[in-house]
Amino acid sequence: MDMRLLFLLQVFGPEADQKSIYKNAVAPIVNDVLEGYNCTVFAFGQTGTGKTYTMEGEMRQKAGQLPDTAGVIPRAVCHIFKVLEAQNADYSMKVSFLELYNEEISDLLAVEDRSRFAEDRQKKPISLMEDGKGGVVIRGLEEIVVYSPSDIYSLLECGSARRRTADTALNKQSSRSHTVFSVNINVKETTIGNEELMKCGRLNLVDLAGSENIARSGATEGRAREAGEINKSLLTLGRVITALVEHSVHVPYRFDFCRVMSTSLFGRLNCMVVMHIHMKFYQG
Ligand SMILES: Nc1ncnc2c1ncn2[C@@H]1O[C@H](COP(=O)(O)OP(=O)(O)OP(=O)(O)O)[C@@H](O)[C@H]1O
Repeated sequence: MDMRLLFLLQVFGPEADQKSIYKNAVAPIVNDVLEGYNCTVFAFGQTGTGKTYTMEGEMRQKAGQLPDTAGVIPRAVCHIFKVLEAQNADYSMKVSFLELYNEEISDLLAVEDRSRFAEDRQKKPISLMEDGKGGVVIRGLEEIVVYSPSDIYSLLECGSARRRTADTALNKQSSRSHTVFSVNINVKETTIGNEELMKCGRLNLVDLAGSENIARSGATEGRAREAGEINKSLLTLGRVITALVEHSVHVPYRFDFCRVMSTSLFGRLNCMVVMHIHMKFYQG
């Protein structure tokens, strides 16, 4: 794996708004994606600290402008289209959106079952297959071609609405699954010698479920088991990242969760940003 290891610690205080977090922590890696690199941004932290708010925030444009509360994903999408349009680039773009819940993967953008009532519809399950080269591929994940930021915002809103959430003691709308929203960008370029070159970049935006102190959250039975699974998967992900960074011989890909991460996030990864959201600073 060719991963650039650049350790850069940035700390944002309670006054930091969505714009400054995007500009300082994420915009530079979006520029790398536009140059053909594969980059991943994780939002990691305790339940209720603002991961989904930081990643998604508000998405709807008002008078062609993103609202101040727009998070990393809408800002990245807007940034990507702005740069490509300004360069008059010959490009194509595809997005996918997957959810990992209790070791089960589903596609948040594909609905196979066309039942009349939304609550009866099933998410399309997808599976992991060995690729014969020691890696795994995600089989059945839809990649949807998009032509404008609003195409992406609509898909994102639809997909987010289908994510598993629950009302817990620590967050009224707590995400109970991990999600990976990916944007694949192909840009065709012609070199001075008239050779055609394709720059293929990929941006993975990961909103992890929150770690949870079960005693504090008051979760019982199914909800407590679910919180236990979330904590276990986050612990394993931390170990996997440490093993990859330290080039360990053994990488503990124990769960499907980490195998998905390894294929879609770490495979050919060039840059990774982990946003660790520590504390609930905002009012309310
Ligand atoms: N910086 C902020 N300013 C204002 N409100 C915020 C901010 N961050 C989070 N919130 C609000 O706090 C609540 C919890 O945030 P959010 O759902 O993003 O947390 P989370 O870390 O994703 O939690 P979980 O892990 O349980 O899903 C939401 O109502 C969200 O709108």
